[in-house]
Amino acid sequence: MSNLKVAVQKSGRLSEDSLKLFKECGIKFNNGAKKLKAQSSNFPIEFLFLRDDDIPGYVEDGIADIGIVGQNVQDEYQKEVDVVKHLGFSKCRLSLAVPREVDYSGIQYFEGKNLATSYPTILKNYLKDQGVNAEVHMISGSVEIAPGIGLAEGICDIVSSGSTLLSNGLKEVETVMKSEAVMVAYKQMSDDKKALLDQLIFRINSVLEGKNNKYVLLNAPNASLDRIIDLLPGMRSPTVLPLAQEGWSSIHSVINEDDFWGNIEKLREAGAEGILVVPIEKMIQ
Ligand SMILES: Nc1ncnc2c1ncn2[C@@H]1O[C@H](COP(=O)(O)OP(=O)(O)OP(=O)(O)O)[C@@H](O)[C@H]1O
Ligand SMILES: O=P(O)(O)OC[C@H]1O[C@H](OP(=O)(O)OP(=O)(O)O)[C@H](O)[C@@H]1O
Ligand SMILES: [Mg+2]
Repeated sequence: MSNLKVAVQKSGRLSEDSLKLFKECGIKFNNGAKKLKAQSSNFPIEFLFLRDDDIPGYVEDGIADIGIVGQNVQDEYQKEVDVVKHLGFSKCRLSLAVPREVDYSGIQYFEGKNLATSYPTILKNYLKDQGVNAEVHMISGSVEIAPGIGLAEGICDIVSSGSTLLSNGLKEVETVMKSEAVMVAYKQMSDDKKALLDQLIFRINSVLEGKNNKYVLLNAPNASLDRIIDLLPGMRSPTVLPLAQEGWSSIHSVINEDDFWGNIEKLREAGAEGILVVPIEKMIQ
């Protein structure tokens, strides 16, 4: 029987959320300390715990059937794999930064300058598109130290909160790309494995859809029902149940979280009260 081999980062920024996603999909496994392989007990999946930089290559060669990496790592190594799902976690950007005191006037500032990065391919392509000639030096970590030790005049590295740049006396000046975790897949997967991947993606979609939506319960006078139903159309239509108090109903529906905040004032104006918003664990349309 087929067993889907999944490459996930051993330890780092992607590890926890990658494993959490499989657990939320109902896939059980025991990743004891220092174990570099783990078999699920209830789904034909085997986990391989690897350095994230190696994952696209393993998936290109079919050593792993699928893997989870940052879009930035996939774009840097440009391996022949299919990006099958954007996963919505490990959101960050790859940015150019310079010492805080630099009077930055625009991308031409970098003409003829030295830049340090762990993402030389992405950076060189970006500079070429911008028509800038600069010297790109590859360093594999602690990139933010480079300007302070005279190694480079600017850097291109991952930024999320910006606190690492701030602590190292740097400021972000250009966004080169936005990134999030993606699932990549081997291009020549067997039909059996493709069927397993489809099952897995179905589960992932139901988990991600659940996270993006909320279950809303509220009370409203019957005279407001039509307006409130318009504001909360739900999956097919909302559930409307009579309250014990004459002339009032309870309305249950599902709404995208952003739409909920956008509509909250309108719901209250329409007479809604006692509004409860409840998380959804899985959602299948
Ligand atoms: N501060 C951050 N916030 C959000 N996502 C991040 C952050 N830093 C990195 N990432 C994302 O997580 C991925 C892994 O980052 P991490 O720092 O764990 O990599 P690493 O040090 O290269 O790990 P490894 O030891 O596996 O090679 C990055 O490629 C990026 O997509
Ligand atoms: O904008 P911030 O929120 O400060 O995040 C950015 C930092 O996060 C990552 O490093 P990480 O902390 O994962 O350590 P690493 O250098 O060991 O990969 C990245 O390489 C940046 O240095
Ligand atoms: Mg790495």
